[in-house]
This record gives sequence, structure tokens and C-alpha cells, in this order.
Amino acid sequence: MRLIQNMSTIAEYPAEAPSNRVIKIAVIGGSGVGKTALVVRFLTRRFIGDYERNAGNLYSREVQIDSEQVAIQVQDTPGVHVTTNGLSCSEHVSCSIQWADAVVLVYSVTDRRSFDLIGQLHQLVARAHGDRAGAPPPVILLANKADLLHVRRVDAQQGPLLAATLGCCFFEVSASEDYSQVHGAFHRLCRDLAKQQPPALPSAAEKRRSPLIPRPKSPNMQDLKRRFKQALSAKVRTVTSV
Ligand SMILES: Nc1nc2c(ncn2[C@@H]2O[C@H](COP(=O)(O)OP(=O)(O)OP(=O)(O)O)[C@@H](O)[C@H]2O)c(=O)[nH]1
Repeated sequence: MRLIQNMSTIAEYPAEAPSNRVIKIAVIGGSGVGKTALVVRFLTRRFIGDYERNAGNLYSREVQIDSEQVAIQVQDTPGVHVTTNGLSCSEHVSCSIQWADAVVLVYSVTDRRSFDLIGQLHQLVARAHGDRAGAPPPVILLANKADLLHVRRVDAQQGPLLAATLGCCFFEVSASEDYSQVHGAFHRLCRDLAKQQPPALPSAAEKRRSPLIPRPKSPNMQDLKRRFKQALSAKVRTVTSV
């Protein structure tokens, strides 16, 4: 597996054939709730403590979901906060929602305002989705920084209650302490999406290349010559015996 990393992109590609299916996920939430930390943790397994303020980076990677190779693209969005004119960055976030197949809403258990923001962000998802056709994108709610118990500002019961009201799945996680929780949440979303979207049919060119449909073997010239000689000598024998 190779890893490419630059200012804005992390991409991991296994050696196998590239996938047909692409799953696009937008991660949205308040400022500093750990959106980038979560995305990087999911994609690389690593927790990296400090990031530049995020201006909206796109990450991609190929993962195995139920024995199928799937390309995942994750749009990390700038942190949203409430201003006198409504939500900051709402246009950027709405574009990301419209682009995405699924949305991850994030708040931090240490930041009450980030929790209070979730209802408005969910409305943004509903509005952004109203502008495009098809079923609404699946949404999951992540409560991050579960390791910071001593500075918790959102009760553990409030997350599941809110998720139930919004009609989405809920996961309390710690990007810094527990990779498996983060992986489980994203993986569940990818799995649900993969079930919704049937795999793309192979193109005509791919079908031609496919090793599953063996090409008829071209006749072996040596073999043909041998058989021709055999036939000829048999004929000669018949003629001489007459
Ligand atoms: N203790 C703890 N710290 C975390 C966790 N997740 C993120 N952080 C820290 O929280 C801070 C903000 O994390 P980011 O991932 O940059 O948050 P963000 O939501 O992308 O921030 P913006 O780009 O400003 O919106 C960083 O110092 C992280 O190290 C966590 O699960 N536990």
C-alpha cells in the first residue's frame, strides 16, 4: 500500500485493481471539535495533535467494504459558528453537502456550543439536499473528545437523544484515544452507502480487459503444421496403396 500526503490530500491505494465505486463524505461541525483529527484518524489510523485551521481539504483513500474495493473521498469543512448574520461558512458547507453522498455531523463533548449547533447544521443538510434530486443523504452524529471526561460539557445521554430526534445513528468517540471507535463509525456509514449504491457496471473496454472472460486461444502454429503434415502423409499413403 502506498501513501501520498501533501498539504491537502492523503490518499492510500492498495496494489489491487482500482475500485468502480466512489463514496463521498462531508464532515461538518463547529470549530475545533476535531473534524480533521477524526478524518485523518479514520484514513491513516494515526492521531496527529495539531492542524492548521482547516479551509476545506479533500482526502481520499481506497478501503475494503464487504470484500469490495471502494474509493472513499472525505471533504473536511471549515468550522462553523453562529454570527449575527446566521451561520459562518454556510455556503461552503452547503456546497460540500450537495457534493456528498453522506454527511458526518461532529460536536465535541467539551464544547456545549458545538452541540447546540447540530440542529442548525442538520437543517442545512436538509435544505442543501432539497436542492438536489434523490433520497436524502445518510447522516451520522459523532460526539468527539470522549476522553476529556473532566471537561465534559455535554451529558452522555444528550447525544443519543438528539440523534433519535434527527433520525440518525450516534457514536461517541475519541479521535485521540480510540481508533476502532472512529473506524467503526465511518465504516458503518460507508457500508450503508455501499448497500444503497449498486456497484457500477464494467465499461465495454473493461469487459474486453477482464480476465474472467478468457479469450479464445489462437491456434498454435506448430500444432497446425504437425497436423497438416500428418494429414498429407496419410493422403500420400492412401494414394500409393491404390
Ligand atoms: N483530547 C482530545 N483532543 C482532540 C480530539 N480530537 C481532536 N482533538 C484536539 O482538538 C484540537 C482541534 O482539532 P482539529 O481536528 O483541528 O479540529 P477541527 O474541527 O478540524 O478544527 P477547525 O479546522 O478549526 O474547524 C486539536 O488540538 C486536536 O489535537 C480528541 O478526541 N481528544
